[in-house]
Amino acid sequence: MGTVEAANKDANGSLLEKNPTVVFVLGGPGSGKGTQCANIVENFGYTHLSAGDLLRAEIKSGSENGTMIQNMIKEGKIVPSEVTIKLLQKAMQESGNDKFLIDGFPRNEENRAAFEKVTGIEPAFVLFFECPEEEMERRLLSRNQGREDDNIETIRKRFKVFLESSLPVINYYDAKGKVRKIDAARPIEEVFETVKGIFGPKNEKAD
Ligand SMILES: Nc1ncnc2c1ncn2[C@@H]1O[C@H](COP(=O)(O)OP(=O)(O)O)[C@@H](O)[C@H]1O
Ligand SMILES: Nc1ccn([C@@H]2O[C@H](COP(=O)(O)OP(=O)(O)O)[C@@H](O)[C@H]2O)c(=O)n1
Repeated sequence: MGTVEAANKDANGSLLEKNPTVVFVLGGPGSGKGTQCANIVENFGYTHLSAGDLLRAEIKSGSENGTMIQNMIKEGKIVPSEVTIKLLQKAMQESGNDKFLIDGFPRNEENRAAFEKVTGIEPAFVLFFECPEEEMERRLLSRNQGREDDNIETIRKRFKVFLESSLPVINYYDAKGKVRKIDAARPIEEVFETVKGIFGPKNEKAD
């Protein structure tokens, strides 16, 4: 085994031995990633890991990175991969599952390349929720979760970061034939019907 591979194996321990299935869930802010992930978890037995939720929990935990993360989120900027990947790896280990929806990650090329290098994991496929900005803006302004970044000024910055940094990641996976694009501007139930078609009846949890 080469050195990089050996280091990855050490870092991931039993995780890599499980050869986990990872689906990246991407789309602009407010496109409905979290909403649809909750539905997928119920029906298909995945563990949902939201990079944004993990970062917000890290702020709340009083970690030494908390202030830096909080400032980046307020500005709609992308937190350094090192921080986010550590949180994702820990959550994957702790879940005990081997099927993951990784929501809101990778958000830029740095996120993507670092995750692949550190974990050695390639996504099975990438769900891309496509939604016009006007609709995403409406949804974010009425999300009512008390998020510091759901104000019009930060929302505009997040849209810019999405176009400039996150879309190239989606294009990267599209070139590999891994993107499953979904029209996310429709009602929640209709979007989920399309999502179900992608995960397929063979993957559905037996009751
Ligand atoms: N298809 C939809 N139609 C209308 N509102 C939606 C739809 N999907 C999600 N929402 C609402 O829009 C807001 C943003 O959705 P969320 O799942 O939090 O998006 P994301 O995780 O992509 O930021 C939430 O208030 C959610 O209830
Ligand atoms: N991979 C990630 C994901 C989120 N984030 C930060 O967390 C914020 C909120 O992300 P999120 O996925 O919870 O929410 P949405 O912007 O998709 O609605 C982003 O605007 C970034 O500041 C990050 O830095 N790196």
